[in-house]
Amino acid sequence: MSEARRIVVKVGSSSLTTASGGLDADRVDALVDVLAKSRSGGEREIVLVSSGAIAAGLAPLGLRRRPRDLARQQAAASVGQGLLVARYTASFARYGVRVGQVLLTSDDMSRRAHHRNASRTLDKLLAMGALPVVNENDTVATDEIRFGDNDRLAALVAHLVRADLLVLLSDVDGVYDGDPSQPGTSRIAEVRAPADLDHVEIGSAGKAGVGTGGMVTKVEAARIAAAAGIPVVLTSAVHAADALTGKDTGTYFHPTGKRSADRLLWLQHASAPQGALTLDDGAVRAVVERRTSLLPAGIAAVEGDFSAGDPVELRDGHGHAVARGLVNFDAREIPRLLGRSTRELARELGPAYEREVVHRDDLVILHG
Ligand SMILES: Nc1ncnc2c1ncn2[C@@H]1O[C@H](COP(=O)(O)OP(=O)(O)O)[C@@H](O)[C@H]1O
Ligand SMILES: N[C@@H](CCC(=O)OP(=O)(O)O)C(=O)O
Repeated sequence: MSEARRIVVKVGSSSLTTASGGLDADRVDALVDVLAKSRSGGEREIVLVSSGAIAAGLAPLGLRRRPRDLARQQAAASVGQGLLVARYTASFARYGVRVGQVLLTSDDMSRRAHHRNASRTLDKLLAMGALPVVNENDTVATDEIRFGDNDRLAALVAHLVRADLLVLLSDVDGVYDGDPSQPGTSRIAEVRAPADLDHVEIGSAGKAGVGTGGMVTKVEAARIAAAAGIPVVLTSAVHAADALTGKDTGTYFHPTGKRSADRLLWLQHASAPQGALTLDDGAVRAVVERRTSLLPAGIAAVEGDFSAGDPVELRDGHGHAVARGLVNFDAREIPRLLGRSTRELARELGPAYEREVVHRDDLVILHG
């Protein structure tokens, strides 16, 4: 993959921190050395998705370890993000490279306007020769919709910027066929299909204790990117140069799907539905086979306490999920719409009700 022109590199907290959990300037510099040299010829663009904000904010806030509650995690991220970006700014400046901070939430990955703005900003930063440093906007991400781990965020950023390669850097040099700290386990060199890992024990966060995602979210991120046609190399940060020059390192995930511009990849692979709508048989056929929008007349039941704009699951009469979509109404509004035509609703409740419950452009059909 040394010919990859646009690469997204994700680095986890465990590769940027000291044993006591704070930001390790030397490790940050070592990574920057590799990235700066990799793009020095000018024919390669790199987007860096970097964790480490929470880790960098621990010591300044007198926290001895990663807090469990969201509010203190967000406080640590708020303090740490500034330190993290300042470190990257100073480190890349050694090579005359400008960095741009880009903070994203899962909303930015699925709402049309947010998706378009994020894509445009990242493309413009790259066109102007800057190196975008992306992280989740922990301060505004709420528990339910938060990615929580930058692995899946990195996969969706790779899709957003139409990357040729996603490199996931951690403190382990690939996916092992068991816990890598145990003797007798070995590195899996390549994955051609998700089933290749069915027999593998994929654990959560490692010994560093500062990470969030663990191997589980890395493999999930690799699957998301591969399904979008983007190859993935998962290796340790010390092998970053090998990954960027196409040398054999880590675990290589072959693309499993075609490259797609589908904004809603997120909805299919990384959304947490906030409720469910049960469709009658006619609506299932219309939405799944004819790809129409979901109208109130086709809804038989509603579940959950969601708000307009949230992701919801669309189910058939047997409770099987057939699609996911961004709903246009709050849950509490829907019962009085059930089974009624939009024209009748508009007449009775006003023009605001003459619209789809889920628009076809905000729908992904779930296969299998
Ligand atoms: N099958 C596996 N192969 C490799 N690593 C694994 C596996 N199962 C669990 N892990 C653990 O996942 C850890 C990496 O995840 P994490 O701690 O979140 O790091 P990061 O901060 O880079 O995201 C490794 O240190 C390892 O201990
Ligand atoms: N936004 C958080 C992300 C935490 C995170 O994903 O950690 P990791 O599992 O080490 O990639 C931060 O910067 O700390």
